[in-house]
Formats: sequence, structure tokens, C-alpha cells
Amino acid sequence: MRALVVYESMFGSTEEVARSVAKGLSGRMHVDVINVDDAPDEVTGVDLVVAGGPTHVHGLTGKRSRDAAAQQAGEQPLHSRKRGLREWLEGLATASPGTQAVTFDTRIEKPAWLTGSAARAAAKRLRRKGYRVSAAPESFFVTGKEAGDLHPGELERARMWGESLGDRADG
Ligand SMILES: Cc1cc2nc3c(=O)[nH]c(=O)nc-3n(C[C@H](O)[C@H](O)[C@H](O)COP(=O)(O)O)c2cc1C
Repeated sequence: MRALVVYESMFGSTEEVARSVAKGLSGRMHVDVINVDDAPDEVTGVDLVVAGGPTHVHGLTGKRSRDAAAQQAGEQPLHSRKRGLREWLEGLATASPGTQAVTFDTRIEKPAWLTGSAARAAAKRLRRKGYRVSAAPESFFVTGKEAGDLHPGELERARMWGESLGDRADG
């Protein structure tokens, strides 16, 4: 079985989470991890797509929010520079029959009705493209609105979440 983890990341936290999720999945599946900048617009030969990105302005990033992130980053280059999950999902071809998808985001640790959730928005779009969304969107937490460090333990939680996805897809 094969999984493709597609991540968008400004400051690096979502990328770190994506790599930990992939580590967890890799016990059960062959996993590729790819920056959304380089993600294919047609996904074939993959059983599970995992898409993750940062929550901006209550949902998926947009050109303006990414520009704001770039300003915050100053001299540091952003991890994803060309596009966000929103643009990738807009151009993504319809799913091959039976392909599963799950989504995650990084965001501030407050109730989702306050912070919004990029993962929820991405799951909706994947469903519209014909993907079978096979697990609830998951969130991993950062400390602040700016670059934001991941809360302690989040990478381990991400690895375990990946493991559980692998078990489910495998079983
Ligand atoms: C322009 C901008 C808007 C943001 N809006 C939100 C938001 O609405 N809700 C939230 O929980 N976090 C928000 N954040 C915090 C981001 O979720 C946080 O920077 C991100 O999780 C860090 O991941 P990254 O290092 O992969 O970019 C925002 C951050 C930026 C830069």
C-alpha cells in the first residue's frame, strides 16, 4: 500500500508534523512526503493521500495571508513558496476510485470554532474531488500566531496518529 503526504508550511511546523505522520505511517505503507509546491496535480497509484497545512484566517492559506507570513518570517525563506493547499486542491484531478484521504492542520490551541481549521476546509475540498475521507480532520498545536513553536509532545502525537492511519488503511 502507498501513501502520499502533501504538506504546506510557512515557518516549518507543519512540515515537521508531516514528517512525523509519515514516520508513523511508514510501518504499514510505503510513504512519500512532498511539499505542496511540488505536489502532482494528478494522484495515481496511491491508496491514501494525507494533506496538511497551517490554519490562516480561520481556514486554508491564501495569497494575502501567505504574504503576511512572509513578512513575519523576515529574512527566513518560507518552506512553501509557490502555492498553498487551496491552489493545489483547486487544480487537483478527480480521485481514482476508492482513494482515501485524510487531512491535518496546525493551529492555535483554542476551540476550532474560534481558530478555524485548515484541515476541515481541505477535507471538504478533497471530498468534492471524489476522495473518500476516511478519518476526522486532526489538528496539531502551535504556541502563537507568528512563527510559532509546536507544543511539546505534538510530534510524538503526530507519529502516533500516522501509525493509527496506517493500521486502519492496512486492516
Ligand atoms: C497570516 C496568519 C494568519 C493566521 N491565522 C490563524 C487562525 O486564523 N487560526 C489559527 O489557529 N492560527 C492562525 N495562524 C497561526 C498559524 O496557524 C501558525 O503560524 C501555523 O500553524 C504555523 O505552521 P507553519 O510553521 O507550518 O507555517 C495564523 C498565522 C499567520 C501567519
